[in-house]
Amino acid sequence: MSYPGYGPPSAPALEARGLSKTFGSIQAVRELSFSVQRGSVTGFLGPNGSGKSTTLRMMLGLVRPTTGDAVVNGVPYTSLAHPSRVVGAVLDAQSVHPKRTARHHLRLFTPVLGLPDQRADEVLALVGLTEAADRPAGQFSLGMRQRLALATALLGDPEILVLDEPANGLDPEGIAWLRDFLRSYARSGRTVLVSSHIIREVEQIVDHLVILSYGSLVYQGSIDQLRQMRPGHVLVAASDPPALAVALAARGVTDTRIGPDGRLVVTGSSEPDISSAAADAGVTVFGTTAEHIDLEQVFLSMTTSQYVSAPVGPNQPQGQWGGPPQQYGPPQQYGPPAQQYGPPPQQWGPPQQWGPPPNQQPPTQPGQWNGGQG
Ligand SMILES: Nc1ncnc2c1ncn2[C@@H]1O[C@H](COP(=O)(O)OP(=O)(O)OP(=O)(O)O)[C@@H](O)[C@H]1O
Repeated sequence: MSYPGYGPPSAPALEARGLSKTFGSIQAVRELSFSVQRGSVTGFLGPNGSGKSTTLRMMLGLVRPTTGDAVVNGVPYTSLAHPSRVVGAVLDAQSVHPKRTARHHLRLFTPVLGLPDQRADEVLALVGLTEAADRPAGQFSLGMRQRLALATALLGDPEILVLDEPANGLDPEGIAWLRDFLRSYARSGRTVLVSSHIIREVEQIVDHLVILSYGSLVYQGSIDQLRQMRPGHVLVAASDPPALAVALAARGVTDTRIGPDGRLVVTGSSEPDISSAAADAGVTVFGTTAEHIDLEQVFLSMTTSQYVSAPVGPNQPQGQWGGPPQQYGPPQQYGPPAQQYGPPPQQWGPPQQWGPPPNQQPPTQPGQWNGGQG
């Protein structure tokens, strides 16, 4: 596939290079470097307030970085000859006039993008909203508004999709639809960056992850690498668990312990290998249960939530029970930024501006775990 005018084809689809953003005393994003490989569906994850939206806005030229820069296909966004054909973005699925029909809403954009009006109907069909084309968006459910926002991003048939919390408000059927849609989009060689604060929401959708905590990168790499970093266990009901542990150790599997129910908990081995070791040692295996790693737990252990509520209880002065009293509760930067109020006219569809890229920093290596700093 060639990308005439879009920079070298070997370049990542999207790249953040030492991005930082400070709002007054709030450091929303800190020295953030990561890349999104072409053809991937990459999850951009972090708790509320960890800096995801700010980063996406910086990548799309809607917020000027304090330091660092971001590139699309190796070049600044402003250098793209046809930006709407390169990047389609949904940064706020709610920014639709409630009285406008879905078709009318989309037809506001088609002339701006130099597209025929019928493109509006094509993208409505792509997201399954044909039946709702003439209904006012104000009557739409949250999930339907998400689909309409996605339709808007698809207008220019872009090679890169950037979606901020697209699964928000979707029911399980909607999430399954989104998963199939985005995965087939990526199979055609295109690229998807999708943010979420809930790893379970995107676990089945993404193949790569970039995880933020307090504006800093804590992980980037494949979802499989992340699973392997915290392998699951196999619980083994055996006639002689200690003997089985010795047999496994002889095969190099040393991470074993007897669980509270007497079963042997084995980490780093497969059920067939355990059965084979047991057979060689003359130990009878009554049953095995594989316990797969819960990515939600891994995600929570890597990240620190910025918005935590104080414990609630009748007539309890703060600090006498529950969590730690002083530092508990929202940090100083809590509260919606002023910029989020009022109409967000240009937050989705093709970005309109791009800040200058002053600094460059090498990207963090794939699969890197930054130890939860930040
Ligand atoms: N325009 C702004 N002015 C001041 N502070 C801002 C502004 N935009 C974002 N912030 C602050 O920057 C921090 C990161 O916010 P951001 O919206 O990027 O996080 P997020 O990870 O997208 O959160 P969420 O999942 O809740 O959408 C927050 O503390 C937020 O209050």
